Amino acid sequence: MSIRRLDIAGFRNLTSAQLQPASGVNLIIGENGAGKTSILEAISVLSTGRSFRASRTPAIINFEQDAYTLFAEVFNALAAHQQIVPIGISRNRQGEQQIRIAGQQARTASQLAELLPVQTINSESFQLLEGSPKVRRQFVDWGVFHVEHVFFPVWQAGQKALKQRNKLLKYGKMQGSAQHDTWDEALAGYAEQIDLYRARYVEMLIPEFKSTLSELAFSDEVSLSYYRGWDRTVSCLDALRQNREKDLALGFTQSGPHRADLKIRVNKLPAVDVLSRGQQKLVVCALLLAQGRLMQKVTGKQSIYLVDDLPAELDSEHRNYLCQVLEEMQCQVFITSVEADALIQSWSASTPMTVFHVKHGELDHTPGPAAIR
Ligand SMILES: Nc1ncnc2c1ncn2[C@@H]1O[C@H](COP(=O)(O)OP(=O)(O)OP(=O)(O)O)[C@@H](O)[C@H]1O
Repeated sequence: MSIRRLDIAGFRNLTSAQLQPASGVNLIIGENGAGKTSILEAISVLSTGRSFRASRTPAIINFEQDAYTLFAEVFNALAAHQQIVPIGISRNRQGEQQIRIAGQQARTASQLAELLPVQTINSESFQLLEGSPKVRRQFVDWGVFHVEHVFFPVWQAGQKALKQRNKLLKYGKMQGSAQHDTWDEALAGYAEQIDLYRARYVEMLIPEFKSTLSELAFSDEVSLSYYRGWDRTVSCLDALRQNREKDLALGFTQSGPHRADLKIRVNKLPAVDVLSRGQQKLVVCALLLAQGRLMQKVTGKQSIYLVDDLPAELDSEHRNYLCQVLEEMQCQVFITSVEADALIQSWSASTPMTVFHVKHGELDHTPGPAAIR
């Protein structure tokens, strides 16, 4: 998958910007506050329907405008027909949203995600190590979503069952053990399936992660282990039954796939407590790159990588290793930086590259965007 054309309107300080990105590396260069991250953010919104840095739409819509509109032509090398798929998303200040894929109205952002898998490496990515289990569950689920097509409907049904069970618990509406049994069985049925997909995925991810980490010249042993969200010696149904009184007292479900986690450890300790900031960045990069590699192996689909401020926390040697891994994956990459020179040297001459200069929300078209190689 790669973006052949990107139009951004009314998004942050980008009132109107058009890009024709290279299939390989796209460097987005500009001073602080120029609009570099906003370009990455726009691509991320096109992929997920959500921003990676704002929870509220008004923050994203240009202050002077009523709506933002994002449009892209996505090249899908795997499609037998219609290899270029136009996609678009717009949202106004009233919160009304429109998503279009290949000329048709789409109902959910998950349809965008399937077509445009995007991984973001930025300061938020550290949350994979220092954030709550929810962040790591989302990370695992992103991977499972892209390699197991049947996962998403099961996950959605599991979420719905959990929500309803919690609602009954919270408002004291669980009427007797027969109703409790019904909800336990419903949730446990989905839970076992979700667990199976996640466990199988993490098993495939571990070797990919280890080899990526060593390619990034990271020598310490980092272990990944999957915790499914309830005691591994019992079924989910038994765990729900065992916790029934506690759940009733607390008003929410304590065990289940919504408590799953991916434990990331060094010397049996949480990696975040042991590693330096630069080492943490390498581990986070290895996780995100490993996911892209695994998806490529299993489905043939390539992820697009958004890297905000690549030089941050990485010395030049490790930066070069990261670029080498991305180069070998032959995927499309968008990288922001305040200056271009050091970054250009990190890629081999054969990699297709375009440099975009951004200034006050405007893309410099003199001479760029130009393929400099
Ligand atoms: N809704 C909005 N409308 C207009 N401008 C906005 C809006 N939201 C943010 N901005 C401005 O857009 C600019 C672009 O921010 P962005 O984060 O993309 O810059 P950047 O080039 O990545 O900077 P840095 O190098 O400092 O990270 C900032 O000056 C910010 O104040």
